[in-house]
Amino acid sequence: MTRKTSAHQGIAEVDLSGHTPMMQQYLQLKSQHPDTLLFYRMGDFYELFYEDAQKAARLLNITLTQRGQSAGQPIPMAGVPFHSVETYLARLIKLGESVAICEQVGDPAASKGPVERKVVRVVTPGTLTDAALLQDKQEAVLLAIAEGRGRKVRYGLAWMSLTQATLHLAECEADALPGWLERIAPSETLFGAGASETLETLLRTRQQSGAAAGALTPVPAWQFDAQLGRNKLMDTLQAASLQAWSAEALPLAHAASGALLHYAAHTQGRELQHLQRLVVEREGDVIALPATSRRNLELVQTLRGEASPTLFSLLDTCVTSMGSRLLRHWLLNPPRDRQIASARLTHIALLHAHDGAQALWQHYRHQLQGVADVERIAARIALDQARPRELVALKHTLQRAASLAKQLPATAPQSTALLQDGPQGLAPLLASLTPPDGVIDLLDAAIVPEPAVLVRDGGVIATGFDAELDELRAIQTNADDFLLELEARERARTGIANLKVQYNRVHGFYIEVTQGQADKVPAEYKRRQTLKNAERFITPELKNFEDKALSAQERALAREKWLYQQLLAQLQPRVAELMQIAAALAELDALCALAERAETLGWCRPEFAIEPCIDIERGRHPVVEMRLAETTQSPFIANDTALAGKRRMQIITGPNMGGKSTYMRQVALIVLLASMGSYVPASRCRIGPIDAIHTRIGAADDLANAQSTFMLEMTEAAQILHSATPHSLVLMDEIGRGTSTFDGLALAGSIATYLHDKTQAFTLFATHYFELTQLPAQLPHAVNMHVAAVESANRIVFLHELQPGPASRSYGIQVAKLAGMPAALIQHARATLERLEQQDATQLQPDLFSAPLPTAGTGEPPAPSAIERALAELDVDSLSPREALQTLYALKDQLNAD
Ligand SMILES: Nc1ncnc2c1ncn2[C@@H]1O[C@H](COP(=O)(O)OP(=O)(O)OP(=O)(O)O)[C@@H](O)[C@H]1O
Repeated sequence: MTRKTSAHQGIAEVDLSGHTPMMQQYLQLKSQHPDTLLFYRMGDFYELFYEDAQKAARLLNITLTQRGQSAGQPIPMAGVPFHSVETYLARLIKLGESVAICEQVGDPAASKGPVERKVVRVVTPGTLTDAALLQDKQEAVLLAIAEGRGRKVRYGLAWMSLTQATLHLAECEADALPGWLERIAPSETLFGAGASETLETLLRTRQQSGAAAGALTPVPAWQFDAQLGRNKLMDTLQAASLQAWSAEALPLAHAASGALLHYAAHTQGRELQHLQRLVVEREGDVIALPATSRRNLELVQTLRGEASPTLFSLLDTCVTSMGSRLLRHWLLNPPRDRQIASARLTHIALLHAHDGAQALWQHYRHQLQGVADVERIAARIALDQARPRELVALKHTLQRAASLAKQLPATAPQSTALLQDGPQGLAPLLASLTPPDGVIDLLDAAIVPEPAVLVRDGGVIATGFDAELDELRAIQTNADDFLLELEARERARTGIANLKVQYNRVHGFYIEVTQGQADKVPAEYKRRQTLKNAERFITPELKNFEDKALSAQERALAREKWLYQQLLAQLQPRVAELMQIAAALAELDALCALAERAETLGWCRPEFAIEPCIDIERGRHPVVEMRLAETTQSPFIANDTALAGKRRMQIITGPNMGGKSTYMRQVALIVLLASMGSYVPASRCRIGPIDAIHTRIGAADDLANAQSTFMLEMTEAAQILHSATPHSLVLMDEIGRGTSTFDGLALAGSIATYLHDKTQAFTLFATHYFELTQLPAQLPHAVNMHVAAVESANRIVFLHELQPGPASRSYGIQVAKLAGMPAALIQHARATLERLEQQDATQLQPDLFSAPLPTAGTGEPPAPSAIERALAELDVDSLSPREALQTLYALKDQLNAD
């Protein structure tokens, strides 16, 4: 996945002597892209040579062949057909490879030697723009990391998706970098060749651990220059300073931007013209969702790595990919600023208004059905890569947007008021859907309704758009009449009734006569080709016509290509406006999805409080609830949660399968949903400030990292203890399970005490250690809760209801029975349990955790030992060397005697 040098680091010296002219051309191009697979266009194939061929054959499972010899050596070769290149590209990109696409750009007829070729773009994992290579619902993000070299190491980050118009900047301390990497989840990361070992190790460890770290690409260190980066940003944004975006005084982020923009331009073969906005992100902007929390809460991926059922798969009923991508972003980047969430909640409330027949969200969603991915099309226009059919789709979508912009459907009177202009109303959002002037008309006039896939096939530009093109096309149309007329004339003249005038790509125009009639042809017929049953001829008149027709066709194609380029150039200044429409469409779609979910699933609007609290009435786990509804008839049991300043910790006990994990996760999901600005699965919900959601749940063996389950458990817990604050929500599920009972119990108790006394985070602490239910007696802000279960006739019934107080017993054996353990084994276990229970349960100290946590520098030091006292009293300076030695022997004897 990692390349040793950058693809554009420099041109390696190559020895071309003895090579054929074509291989000389290839080797020269390859020397400019030493670490990238070079797809060299030859006719209908992209060919790879030498090591590239061997690598591609291995990765793509394609045949490795040989192409003659060059410089006395056979040339290994492998190729892929041009029409299916995207499938192969997609596979290589997935494997973290990059590909340089080299096209024929010269005119074969006019070239002496090999046709001129050029690398037109480089496809890398972080710079994808092709619709076919990108995932609909996910961005490919390119990140550059600049490393500061001060006494305290700091990092500058710049990242963007090339299909968007926003570049994000941030600077952070070394210990915050992993958190940023998790949040950004780049598809490709650029770092300076010669970066510190710490940075390289961090990046490579993340990659090896399978954390969605993407490809790593070292680029030359000189590209990370703050001044260069700042100038590049100002050039790209056409601004005299970065003040407007509050992006001055960020030298490290500027340095990262420099490398990022350089690399992006290199891969696209042109500068990024569609970049319009800088967003400076700061650590405290969003609620921290560490990778463990994203995984444990199954936000966008299940624990098994599947896309569904997850919170996102439940939420995402968007009808456009733009909406889905935005919704995913909202979910993974919940703002700490409650105003953003409040504004979204107000929008959702407005979308619930009915206009009689249907809710507003239904009305808008109907209109959004089938709209194109304007964001990606606009980016591709800016990069000169938009295809004809994309432009037609853009036209239809702009027409739809124009009609949406004018629609404020008749609604209930009180809602109509809310729809009017105002920061919270829907009117500004709808107004921003107004298409840029003239773009629809231009597209309508320029492109036929159903154009060919590629411009070079012709049939793209509409009749009436360009007089010259119309004229060239007329020659071709008239040609058909001429050929029919010629055929009739020649049949009459020669008396050959089945004579045909025809055309093929290889031989051009010809007159075909069957073998039996061939001796009847006039003298001026010149033989062009002999087939088994027929002869093909050309006449001076037909040759003349052929020259005219073919040149008209070629000229028409060239003209269409040129006109298409002109059209893209005309659209390019409008890209900023198109991006804004894309953003408004995405927002409307995402809001409609949240409005729909809230209504369909019976969710309520959360409230935000200034004081610390998590107050939930009848909360539910949305994904488990959905699964229960689909698979069984049993309803989901709602539970309340009441956490506040003086009640910060719940110690949750109860049987396995009782619903502890479900309850804890549901609290986290409700907090997250509220913070992103969504309604929540509860009947009432009030939430104070939250800065992070930390989870320590389950323990899958991390074999890749060679960490034991217990080590991983402790590492994750330590991270939480270090980073959680009184505004964090912490979920601890059965901590301490991975070691012996006493070790585990001691650690679990100490962790709970630390979270209560020091961290003071809102903590949900599920455990099977009964001993821990004694903690609330000593920890004033902790309470016992348990999930209820009842046993009848040796059968256990889970009530899934959270009740105050500790669980009375554990029901482990009953659960094992439910799981289908052999009856004899269950009996044996029951007998063993009884025996254990009869043994002195008091062997465990009842007040195991009653001692306060020892704190560095405070608390009573233990009394000094006799030896320590003797040493303290000794006046070393007054001793002779002999006395010193004797004293030492005496102390040692005393120690042995003790
Ligand atoms: N509130 C609820 N209403 C209905 N069913 C529930 C509820 N909570 C949990 N369940 C059901 O019980 C199953 C087990 O729940 P969960 O995994 O939360 O139990 P647990 O107490 O954490 O178990 P363990 O201690 O073994 O981890 C869930 O998969 C779900 O089907």
